[in-house]
Amino acid sequence: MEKSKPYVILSAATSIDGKIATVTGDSKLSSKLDGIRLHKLRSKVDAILVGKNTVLLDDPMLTVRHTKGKNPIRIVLDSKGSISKNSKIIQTSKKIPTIVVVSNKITKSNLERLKKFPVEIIIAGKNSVDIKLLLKKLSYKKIKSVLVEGGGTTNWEFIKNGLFDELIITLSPFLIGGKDAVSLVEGDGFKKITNSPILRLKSTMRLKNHLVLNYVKV
Ligand SMILES: NC(=O)c1ccc[n+]([C@@H]2O[C@H](COP(=O)([O-])OP(=O)(O)OC[C@H]3O[C@@H](n4cnc5c(N)ncnc54)[C@H](O)[C@@H]3O)[C@@H](O)[C@H]2O)c1
Ligand SMILES: Nc1nc(=O)c(N)c(NC[C@H](O)[C@H](O)[C@H](O)COP(=O)(O)O)[nH]1
Repeated sequence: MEKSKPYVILSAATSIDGKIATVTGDSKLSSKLDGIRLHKLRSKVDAILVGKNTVLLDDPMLTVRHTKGKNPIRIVLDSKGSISKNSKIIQTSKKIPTIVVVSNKITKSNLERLKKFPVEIIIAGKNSVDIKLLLKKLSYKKIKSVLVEGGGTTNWEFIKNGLFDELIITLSPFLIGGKDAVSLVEGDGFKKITNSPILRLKSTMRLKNHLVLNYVKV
């Protein structure tokens, strides 16, 4: 029987104070060594997923470059279908399979615009993307593992309903501060610590001054 959801790994690099970017959106926290580790992980998963703001601010490629291996399918959460034609993801989507996930809120004109790009469009959810439904749809497509690479809003959407299996955090030797700087987990947050998913520390790895923490959800 097909599983109802792929194995989901949340991945991020944080400062010691739990930020994933500065208030201006500067997010380069990983070291070269950590980048190689991340790309090895990317090469082992079926898909890699980010939210629209991360595409807007980082303009990522989401490919495997610092090691040998296959590129995962790229998935962008983009309720209104507003991803820029000039983003690296769209510019390379002819060669690297890419899925843009929109909600029913998308306008007809935005949907028509998206259809012109060489991407697959998945519609899931009323206003914003319904993550549970999306994971079900990805399972039907035989996607068995998804690496979620943020940002904070996307992380919250997976965490609030317990829709993840593993969390890999690179604790980077920086202190960023700023109440408006993006944290590892954004959204409304839990009201009580007892509402938080319970995590078991599976392993730690020191990469010079960076510390990679690998947790599994109990
Ligand atoms: N250090 C790191 O590991 C790391 C990783 C990723 C991103 N970042 C940083 O995080 C910042 C962006 O984070 P963010 O929280 O603003 O945005 P995000 O990247 O999580 O994107 C959120 C947006 O995605 C779209 N979306 C649609 N459906 C959604 C759903 N169900 N759940 C969540 N999003 C949905 C919405 O437009 C939403 O506003 C950037 O500055 C980026 O550099 C850092
Ligand atoms: N592990 C990790 N360390 C970081 O320092 C950082 N900024 C990210 N951020 C994840 C986010 O998805 C980024 O946009 C991509 O890491 C950029 O991906 P590319 O190199 O362009 O493929 N992730």
